[in-house]
Amino acid sequence: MEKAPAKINLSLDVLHKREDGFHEVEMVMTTIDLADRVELSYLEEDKILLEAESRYVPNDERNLAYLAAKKMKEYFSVTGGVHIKLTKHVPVAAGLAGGSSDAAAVLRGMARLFELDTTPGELAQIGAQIGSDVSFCVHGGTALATGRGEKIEELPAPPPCWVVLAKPPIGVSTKTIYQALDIKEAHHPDTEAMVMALREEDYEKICRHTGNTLEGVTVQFHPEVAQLKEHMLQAGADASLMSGSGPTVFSLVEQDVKARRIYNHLKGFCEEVYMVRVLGAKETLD
Ligand SMILES: C[C@](O)(CO)[C@H](O)COP(=O)(O)OP(=O)(O)OC[C@H]1O[C@@H](n2ccc(N)nc2=O)[C@H](O)[C@@H]1O
Ligand SMILES: Nc1ncnc2c1ncn2[C@@H]1O[C@H](COP(=O)(O)OP(=O)(O)OP(=O)(O)O)[C@@H](O)[C@H]1O
Repeated sequence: MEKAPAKINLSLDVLHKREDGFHEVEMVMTTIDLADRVELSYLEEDKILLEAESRYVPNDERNLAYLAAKKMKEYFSVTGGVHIKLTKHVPVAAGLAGGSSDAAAVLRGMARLFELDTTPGELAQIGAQIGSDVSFCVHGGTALATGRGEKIEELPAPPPCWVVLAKPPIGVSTKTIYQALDIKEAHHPDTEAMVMALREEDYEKICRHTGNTLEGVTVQFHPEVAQLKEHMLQAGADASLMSGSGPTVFSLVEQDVKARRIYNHLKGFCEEVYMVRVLGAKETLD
């Protein structure tokens, strides 16, 4: 069984648009204890069989988990089939990289199942062909991601804390948000300060430097994102931010009692609320 944890962006800065249509980014990401389950087993027949226990995701090549298995079969000339059982817990199209993490879990799982001679670095390269967030998900832990998100530099985990997440009942298209972004007008977080804060294990400094260039864009389409953020801050969150291209908003909270209070407060007007721990360290994927 492979765990496929969700990620949050502690900071996300968009630098400029590239010639290939993607944007150059600087993101600090960390994994959280909210994960899908990915179970892999051999199939006699030479095919990929995906069983996704969720009505929100497809069972065919459109599923990033299926695509990951296809890429692995091609790249390593694997003969023999694979059965993938995917149990979704991470909300879909939420800014939490659920699909990317499933794909990464399949890359790791196939390497293990077929005893392939590979490295996390090589798997991350294969992952980059599937999506910009897949490389980070292959490594897990906490990292600075640059390029279009595929260049990964490991960072220390944040100090232990709670993460309270609220996902409004809407899906957001990452492409639409990037397309609507006005880089000059947008807010840009201080990535270097965030990296330093992690290295210094300074929780308050981490909270102070959270920021997401895409947040203002998503808020224009979905004002409820700003409302959720405001509710979290009013209820006592140490920091509150939209993750990825949204629409999920999360809080960082040190004290148990406060985290519980924010969770209960949010539950009053949002169906999907989660209270989990930040994972942040690499070994948590095993
Ligand atoms: C918003 C984030 O999730 C933050 O972690 C990522 O930047 C997006 O990662 P992702 O969902 O894996 O994105 P992809 O599937 O690679 O790309 C979806 C679309 O988002 C836009 N995109 C994505 C990443 C990037 N660095 N620049 C972009 O402009 C492109 O229009 C692309 O067609
Ligand atoms: N295994 C999967 N799990 C979730 N969504 C998937 C999966 N495979 C394909 N998809 C499709 O990908 C789209 C985005 O899914 P996902 O949940 O990864 O978004 P996200 O959390 O916004 O990711 P990111 O933060 O990387 O932008 C959805 O439209 C969904 O149908």
